[in-house]
Amino acid sequence: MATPGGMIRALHRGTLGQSVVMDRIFSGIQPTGTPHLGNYLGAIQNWARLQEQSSSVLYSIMDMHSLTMPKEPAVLRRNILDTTAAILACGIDPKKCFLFRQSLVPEHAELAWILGCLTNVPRLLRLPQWKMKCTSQNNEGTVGLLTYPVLQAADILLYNGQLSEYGTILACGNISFDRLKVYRLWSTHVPVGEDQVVHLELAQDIAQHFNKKYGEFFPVPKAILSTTKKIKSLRDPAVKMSKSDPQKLATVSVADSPDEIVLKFRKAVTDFTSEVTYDPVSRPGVSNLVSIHAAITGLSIKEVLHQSAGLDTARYKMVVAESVIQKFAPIRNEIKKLQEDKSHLIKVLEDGAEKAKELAAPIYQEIRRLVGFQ
Ligand SMILES: Nc1ncnc2c1ncn2[C@@H]1O[C@H](COP(=O)(O)OC(=O)[C@@H](N)Cc2c[nH]c3ccccc23)[C@@H](O)[C@H]1O
Repeated sequence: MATPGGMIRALHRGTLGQSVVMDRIFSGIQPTGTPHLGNYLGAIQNWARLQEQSSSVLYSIMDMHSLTMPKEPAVLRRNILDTTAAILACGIDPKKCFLFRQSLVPEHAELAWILGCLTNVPRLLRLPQWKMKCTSQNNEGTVGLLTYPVLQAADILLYNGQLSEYGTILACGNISFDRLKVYRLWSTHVPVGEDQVVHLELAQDIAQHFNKKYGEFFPVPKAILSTTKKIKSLRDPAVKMSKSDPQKLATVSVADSPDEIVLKFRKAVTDFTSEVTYDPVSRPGVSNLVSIHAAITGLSIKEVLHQSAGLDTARYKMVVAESVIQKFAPIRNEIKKLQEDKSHLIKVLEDGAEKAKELAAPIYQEIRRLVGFQ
């Protein structure tokens, strides 16, 4: 059922009474410059699909998160625009979603403070992200690095909540008709890769903790995972593909040239068996290539294996490289074009932020009231 505010999924009886449940999609990416193949297959490809299916969709360039790792201001500024150009070039359409820069909506930081006061430090100290990145900063991780997942919970929960009246319905009792208040409930679904699932679990726990303390308000947000939820490094299939990998051949960027893509796949670590099979546990390297091939071409693993029967891994690497080159060629050209029009990129992010603020404002007002600020 379509409404001006979104798509009604169901009528739901909660503690407040009858609610109209509307699904919303929210996700984000750190502005590290140009996204890589893991970002693309684990998240962005899903974002593009979801913007076609859902009527309330928000994607954010997470610039505040980016500050948790030291960065020059000029680099951050450039990365925000490069990431935006890449996201648009990958098919994210500001007419179908709100694409915005996180720091332009200050309610993210304000809500993070409130949620931080509900989160205990040992829970944050146990998160893998803290352990890993703190080690890389000589065990001198900052408060921002530690509380980053709380900010992520705020990002998600700011667009997720039970609002006051949506309207009334006529309900039929045993002997009479009654007018019942109906509430509007935004339920957020978050398309992410596997590495973000622990952060989503924290957001779920914080939502439940808030509801216990202040009354039922946040529906529990849910993750949406793609089939390629974890693309591995091309140099070490035991770890995920990551922008910060010091091995330059480990990560394929959506803006890489055909030559760079061929080189990276040619050097991809596999094993001593030349046949192409799919067995992620005992043959992680070649299985990673098969996953990439299937996700890029839209074929199933079975179809991909059928097509590559008889090829040895060296030749198969070039087949996969070619499929990635084909997919990324138009994206690469579009990135270059978009990067030339900085004012357009800035405007997209500002317009998106205005619209995101409108959605966040009533939810944040209600949160302020619930915690006693009003
Ligand atoms: N190798 C990989 N294989 C599969 N998927 C991968 C791979 N590497 C990255 N991803 C996914 O890409 C998205 C953006 O990654 P970030 O590291 O910027 O993603 C991050 O650093 C987040 N903390 C940004 C964020 C901040 N607030 C949010 C609220 C909702 C969702 C996301 C966010 C993510 O979906 C990530 O899972």
